[in-house]
Amino acid sequence: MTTISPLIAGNWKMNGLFHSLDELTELAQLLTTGEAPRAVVVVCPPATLVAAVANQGASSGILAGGQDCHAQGSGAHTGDISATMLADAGAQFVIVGHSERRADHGETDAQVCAKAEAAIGAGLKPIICVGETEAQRDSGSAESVVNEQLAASIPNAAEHHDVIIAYEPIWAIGTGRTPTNEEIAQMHANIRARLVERFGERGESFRILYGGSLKPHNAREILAIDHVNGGLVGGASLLAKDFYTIISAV
Ligand SMILES: O=C(CO)COP(=O)(O)O
Repeated sequence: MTTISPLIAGNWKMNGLFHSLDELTELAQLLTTGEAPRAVVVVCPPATLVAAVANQGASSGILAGGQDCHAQGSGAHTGDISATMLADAGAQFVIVGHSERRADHGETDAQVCAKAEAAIGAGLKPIICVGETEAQRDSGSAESVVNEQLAASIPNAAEHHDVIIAYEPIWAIGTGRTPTNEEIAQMHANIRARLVERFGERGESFRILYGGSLKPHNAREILAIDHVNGGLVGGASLLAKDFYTIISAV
C-alpha cells in the first residue's frame, strides 16, 4: 500500500492584512512547541502576503502558497499574478480552479489546466480544486461532474509529487455543512479510481484533500477517511488555534 504524507493547507481567501501575520506567529509557536505536526503545513494568503508568509514561516516549517496564477509567465495582464512571480516570492504551492474563481471569474476546466501547467513549469505544486454544487449532488450527478472536472483540469504531464487534488463540494464551503463520512469516502474513492485509470500506478500516490467546512470539531473523523490525504481549510485557517487543532488531528 502506498503511503502518502498528509498535507493541510489554509486558504485565507480575500482575508488578511499585515497584522494578520500575528496569527502566523502564533501558529509557528504552536507548531514548534507542541508535538511535531504529522502533516505538511501550507498557508495560502492573499498575494500581498505571500512573501511575508514564506519568510516568516520558514523557521517553523510553514510553507507558502498562492490562491491563483495566470497561465502566462509574464505580459500585459493587468492585475494578474504569474506562477513565476509566486515562486519568486517564495511560494511552493498554488491553488488553481477554486470554485470561487470558477464562479467569480468564469474559469473553465481548460483554463484551470493551463494554470496548473504554468504552476508546474514554475516549480510550484498546484492544488487543483474540483467539486459539485448542491443541485448537482441532489440530482445524483456529483461524481460525473467531478470526473469531468478531473479529466479536463489535470494536465497530462501531472506527476503525483507535483500535483494535489482538492475535493471541495461547493455547498459545503463556508456553510458549516459537510457531506456524510460515507459521501466523502465514496467521492474520494471515485477520485482515486479516476487517477489510477488515467495515470496507472502513479495515480495511487496523488494527494487528495478534502475541503468545505473542515473545522476543529470534525477534522479528526474526516481526515481519517480512506483516500483523504489532508485538507484545504478556509475559515478555520484564519485563527491559529483552530488551524493548529486541525493540523494536529492528522
Ligand atoms: O473553500 C474552502 C477552502 O478552499 C473551504 O472553506 P471553508 O473551510 O471556510 O468552508
